Parts: sequence; structure tokens; C-alpha cells
Amino acid sequence: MNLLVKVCGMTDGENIRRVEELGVDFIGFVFYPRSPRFVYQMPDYLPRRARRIGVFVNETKETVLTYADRFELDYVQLHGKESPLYCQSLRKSHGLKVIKAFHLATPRNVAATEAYHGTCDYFLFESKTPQLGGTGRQFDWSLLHRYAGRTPFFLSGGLNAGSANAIRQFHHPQLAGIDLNSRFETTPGLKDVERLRGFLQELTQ
Ligand SMILES: O=C(O)c1ccccc1NCC(=O)[C@H](O)[C@H](O)COP(=O)(O)O
Repeated sequence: MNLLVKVCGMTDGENIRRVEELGVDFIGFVFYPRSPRFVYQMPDYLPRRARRIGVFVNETKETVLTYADRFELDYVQLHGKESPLYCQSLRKSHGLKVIKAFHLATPRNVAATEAYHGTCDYFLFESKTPQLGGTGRQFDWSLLHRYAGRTPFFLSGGLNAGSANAIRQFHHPQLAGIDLNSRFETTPGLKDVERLRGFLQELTQ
């Protein structure tokens, strides 16, 4: 399979270095203070090859840009009620790439993506929970067959070591990548490198 791989919610330098060595494409940092993966201090290693993504929830543009400068982010991933205009402005005037997350539980949630085409580089589809992310819960992927938009997307929400087969069998013309997080952790913010390695091998065999 030729899917992009994002590992999200990383906090520790050595752990980041080892995950990057697996060849993943994106590494995500959560800058949402309510998350157990919130990055309190700059890790002593930041990805050199993998693209850096910062995750935000309803933040001011000033705060997003401060983190973007400090961590030299390539992408921002927006998990709140950020408007299409907000996405557009970060993308156009500040040169950041933008991923907008959508929490899917009903066909209406899928329809809400329509206003965002042309304002984001990717969408990310995941489960609808009060925590807004990082819960390890899956949503009903059959909802994605209602998505006929042109923006490529990441499949997210509860992907785990046993998901490789289901991902291989899931086809959608706009499926660009997958997002791995809490189901690959030993503790919030620390990834189990061997579990990730085994999963990635299974996915690509
Ligand atoms: O990871 C978090 O703690 C988090 C909290 C609030 C908003 C977003 C968050 N993470 C963003 C991600 O991209 C996660 O990987 C995504 O929510 C899927 O997580 P999981 O269900 O644990 O695989």
C-alpha cells in the first residue's frame, strides 16, 4: 500500500528519533492543553526528515504561529470549530500547510466538509468524542463512502496493531494516509516502537 503514515502525540526526543527511523512521513505534536499528550517542553530531538505537524484546538492565530515558529512546523492540524476562513488564512498568509479534522458520527458530519474544499491540504477523519482526539475509538468507516470531495484525507481514530488488514481492504479514491496514536502507546505521549514496526510491516506486506 502506498499510504502516508502519521504518528501523532509525541513528546520525547529519543522516542521521536526512533519512530522517525521507522520511515514514517509525519510526526505530530499536540498543543492542546487539555490533552494528556500536551507538549510542555521542547523535546531534545525534533524530526529532521519526517514533516512536523502541530495539533491545535480553537487556538488564536497568534498562538498557532508562535508554536509554528518555535517548532518549525510544516503543517497545522485543527481539531476544533476552526472556520474555512481561518484555515485559508493560515495557509495563504503564513505559508503553513493545513489539515482540518472532522469528527464523524453521522452523514451530516461528512457534509460539513463541503465548505472547506480549497482551504486545506488534507482532511483528517476520526471519531466523535468529547475529548476531540486521542481516545483510541474508531468510527464507522462506511460513512466515508458518502465523502465525494476532492480534498485527500487521513484515516484516523483508534487505529491499532490489528487494523492493518481492514485498512488494506478499505478503498477510497481520496484516502491519502493513516494516523496512529494512542493504540500504539505505552503511556500517553510515548510510542511503542516495536508495535509500530510490526504494524507497518504488516501493512506493507
Ligand atoms: O492526541 C490527543 O490527545 C488529541 C487531543 C485532542 C485533539 C487531538 C488529539 N490528537 C490528534 C490526532 O491526530 C490523533 O492521532 C487522533 O485524534 C487519533 O487518535 P487515536 O484515536 O488515539 O488513534
